[in-house]
Amino acid sequence: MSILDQIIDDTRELVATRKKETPVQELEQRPFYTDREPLSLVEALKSRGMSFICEVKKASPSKGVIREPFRPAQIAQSYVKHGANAISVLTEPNHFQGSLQNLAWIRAHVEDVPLMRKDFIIDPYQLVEARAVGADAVLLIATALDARQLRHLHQAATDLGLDCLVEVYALDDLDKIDFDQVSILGVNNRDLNTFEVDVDNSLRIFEHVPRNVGRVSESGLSDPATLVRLRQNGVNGVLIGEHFMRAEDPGQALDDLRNEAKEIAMQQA
Ligand SMILES: O=P(O)(O)OC[C@@H](O)[C@@H](O)c1c[nH]c2ccccc12
Repeated sequence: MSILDQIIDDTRELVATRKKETPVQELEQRPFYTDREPLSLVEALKSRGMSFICEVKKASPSKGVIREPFRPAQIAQSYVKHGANAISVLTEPNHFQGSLQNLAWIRAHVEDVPLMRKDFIIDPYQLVEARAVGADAVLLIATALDARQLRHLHQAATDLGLDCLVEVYALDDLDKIDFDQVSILGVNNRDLNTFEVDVDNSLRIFEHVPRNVGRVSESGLSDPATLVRLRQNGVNGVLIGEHFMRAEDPGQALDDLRNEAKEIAMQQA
């Protein structure tokens, strides 16, 4: 069984348990659900230069624990201070040591930068959970869903006011996507089975994506020259976790990377 299949199986079990513990009706009464309007991830990715979606992630299946001690609110505040366009928060507990509490905690400290729930979304219940802890957007992994599920979950998210970043890995994942519906597409540079990273994978796939769709390149990014190349090829945003998580001050690392990329772009102009 592939790691993705394993995570999806675990998630299915987890969702079943959660549904029993906390019914939807209860989630719908949480203050973030009733009193807060979600921010737009789509808008956050429309800046003229490269947009940065900065990730808060303690561990991953490929790398084990990446950051210890792990202080989610402090990390997020540092990202905000240094101009992150959006923040991605891992909430998957078994393989990434994430939690919904982490997202709620970050929301309590970050008001006006969009937060994306990064998890393995397979059930509309998880979208309500996302709203209830103060998320503005969710990741939908096309590789883990069929076309019907993807369309359904995307619509349910939209109805709740949540933007979706739809993630693909391979060219044939695009067959599942209705581009009248999907406005931001992420390509994961990391093969979830072999964990190998290939940045050119995202560029190849974006060639087949309509021009009006926002493009995000995800995973394995840390080299400023690569960011410049991605931007020159029409990529609007990057999703970066590990590189920032390994830095003492993640926001400072964002600043440094952005400045190094600017410098390279200027030298080339
Ligand atoms: O830490 P990295 O290599 O910068 O990658 C971040 C992000 O792209 C990665 O965490 C990710 C991309 N898609 C996912 C789906 C599920 C879990 C995690 C991910």
